[in-house]
Amino acid sequence: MSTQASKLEALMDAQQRPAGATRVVAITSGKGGVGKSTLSANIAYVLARKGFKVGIMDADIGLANLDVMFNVRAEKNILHVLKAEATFEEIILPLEENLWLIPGESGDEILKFSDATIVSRFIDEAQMLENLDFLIIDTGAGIGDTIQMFLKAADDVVVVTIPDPAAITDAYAMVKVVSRIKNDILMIINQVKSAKEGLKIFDTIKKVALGNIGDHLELKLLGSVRSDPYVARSVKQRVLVCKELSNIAPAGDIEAIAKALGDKKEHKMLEGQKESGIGIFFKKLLGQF
Ligand SMILES: Nc1ncnc2c1ncn2[C@@H]1O[C@H](COP(=O)(O)OP(=O)(O)OP(=O)(O)O)[C@@H](O)[C@H]1O
Repeated sequence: MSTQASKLEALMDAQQRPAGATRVVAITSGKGGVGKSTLSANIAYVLARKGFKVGIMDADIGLANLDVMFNVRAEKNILHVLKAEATFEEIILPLEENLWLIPGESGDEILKFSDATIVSRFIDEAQMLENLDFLIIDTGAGIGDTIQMFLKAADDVVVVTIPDPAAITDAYAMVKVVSRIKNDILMIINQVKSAKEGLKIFDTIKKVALGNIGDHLELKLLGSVRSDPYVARSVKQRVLVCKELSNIAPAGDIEAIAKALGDKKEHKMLEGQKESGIGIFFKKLLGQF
């Protein structure tokens, strides 16, 4: 059996879980270039290393695509599955133990497919993904309609920003838009000098948000990630910071963020709360729910 096939079996043969066990986490930002893809890839890697089954999907076809970041070549993507030109089994790329890349497309292209028959066949196809514990989605930046569809369909929305004033303004605008569709929003402040700086920036955003948006909003800091030139170098060299440079400060910060996400999922399970799961996620995304 080929390695690709055996690694996919590891996903499909996972104890048949009830539908709805997958937590879908959308990682987004108001402004581009703040580290969304870097954080998505590393958080997914750490969760997988902790033993969760993790899928990572790119809905942001920018410069640093996830396939480039993971140094794999995606021949076909989710659009081919929507067009019935490929199956999920054919497009999914095993990356590491417990970690699979689901090559995406620009969100606009994906959302063109809302026909009920197509969606229903696609959801059947997506069945094998129900065995994932997490689906991490790297969305595009900005408050466009397509990105909002992804955020609405996800269980968790994480807004990433950096200390730059323009990025903070855009992150706030993003939080305001997301607050119309979600009461809970998580934030990561990336490229900070210290955790203290991250907390200060978050407090400023939170104060303005609570004053202008209202108390229904639960805005929480998922964590801050310190800046380190090795992170940018690692992206160029196509290595994951949390795998190859685990002793640098940002790697530790990302570990803490992944742990918080893992703990959150386990708490929800203990409380008996179901995630929405892959089927419902795609139905919501494609306008069928
Ligand atoms: N903590 C950090 N310290 C230093 N550099 C970082 C850090 N996080 C990200 N970077 C660098 O910032 C740049 C932008 O990161 P990335 O491509 O992940 O951003 P993005 O938000 O996904 O961008 P886009 O909107 O273009 O998709 C990259 O060169 C990356 O290596």
